Amino acid sequence: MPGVGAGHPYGVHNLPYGAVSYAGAPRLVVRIGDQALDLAAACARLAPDLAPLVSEPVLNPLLAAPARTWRRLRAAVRSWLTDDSLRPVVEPLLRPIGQTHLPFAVGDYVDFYASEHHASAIGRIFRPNSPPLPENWKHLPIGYHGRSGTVVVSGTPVARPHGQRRVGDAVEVGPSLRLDIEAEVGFVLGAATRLGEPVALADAAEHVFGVCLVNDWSARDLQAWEYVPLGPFLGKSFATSVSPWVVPLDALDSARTPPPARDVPLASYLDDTALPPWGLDIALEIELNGTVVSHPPFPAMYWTAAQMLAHLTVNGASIRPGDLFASGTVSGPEPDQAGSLMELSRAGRSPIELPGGLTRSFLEDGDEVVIRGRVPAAPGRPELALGEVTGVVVASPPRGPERIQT
Ligand SMILES: O=C(O)/C=C/C(=O)CC(=O)CC(=O)O
Ligand SMILES: [Ca+2]
Ligand SMILES: [Mg+2]
Repeated sequence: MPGVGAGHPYGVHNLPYGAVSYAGAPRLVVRIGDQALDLAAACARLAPDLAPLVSEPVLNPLLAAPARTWRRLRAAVRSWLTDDSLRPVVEPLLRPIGQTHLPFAVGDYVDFYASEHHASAIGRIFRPNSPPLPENWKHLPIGYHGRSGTVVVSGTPVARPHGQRRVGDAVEVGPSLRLDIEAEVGFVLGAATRLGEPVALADAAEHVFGVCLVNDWSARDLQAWEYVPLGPFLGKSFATSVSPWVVPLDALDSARTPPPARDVPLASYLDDTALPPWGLDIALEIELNGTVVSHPPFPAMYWTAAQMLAHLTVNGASIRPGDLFASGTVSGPEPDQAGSLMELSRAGRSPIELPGGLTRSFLEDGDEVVIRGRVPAAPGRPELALGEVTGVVVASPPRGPERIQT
């Protein structure tokens, strides 16, 4: 395509899916460079049998199809964009990228906890008198079911949540005073399974359609008080932001990399030693009010997406097209590689320094967070962009605070 060279991070090696609108209703598109190809219009002309899968403004009908259909559509789009003889047909279907929308109706949403660095750092903060990692951590990828209805697309303002927190010997109700972020990678699922049918590790690629970026906004004061013993609840369910582009899993083939060495023998349903690697060479970046404050490395994640999916379904739980699971906070071993402000500010003990003498431990109203992701260029591999997930914190309507003495 004109202006989109082979090295462009949104070149034909990428081709992420999204939903965009101009004046009217959203439409499903594939991004090429800084333009969007209208999928329904392109399929109507060039692959009519695929048109019903892309005629809605969400990916769910396509996600319901088997993975071989996803691959067929991707190969077709790629050929349309590279075959010079099709230019007169394809070029009129390209438009600038308009307003982006959530490109899939989210089914069930699960958040994992797959970074050893994050889990041990936050374990030390929340449970200073216990070992940093729980004893089950290296035997299974820990996760919890989140609230799919509050998954929002990048750019949606995030209202500061209200809730209960423990303050000394009292319980207070009011706006969160410790609003945080979690930089994560999300996996969008398709090709439904039936109840009682686990997804084997080796079949994970038949169900993982693609990848997006996730910001799991987290109210640490609410979380610390409520999470015992059932895990995160209202401290995380008020909003979860996702990037607008779903990058097909196949686009990440060249980003595959072995995960870290495993420290304990794994149950056979999680043992990936004989399988192609599922680690992904994705580099994240967290920007707070215009300053980059962290570089979380996804290859450092202990558990892979395939292991998370195998675990998610080992009990026979079925998956539906549009289900989403997130990796958990991506944190590396270095202080400037943490995926949350809680870690970066050491729970408020060493605030993050921003230009102009400003500091932040947790988010204030008006703060903007941008999480970016990319597969860096490597020999024989052009850079691949995953885009960004952004959000601005807005004040919640005045209420409280209320104090209850215990
Ligand atoms: O250690 C805990 O009690 C909870 C940690 C989290 O914040 C849970 C979470 O969202 C998982 C993650 O993002 O890694
Ligand atoms: Ca999380
Ligand atoms: Mg959340």
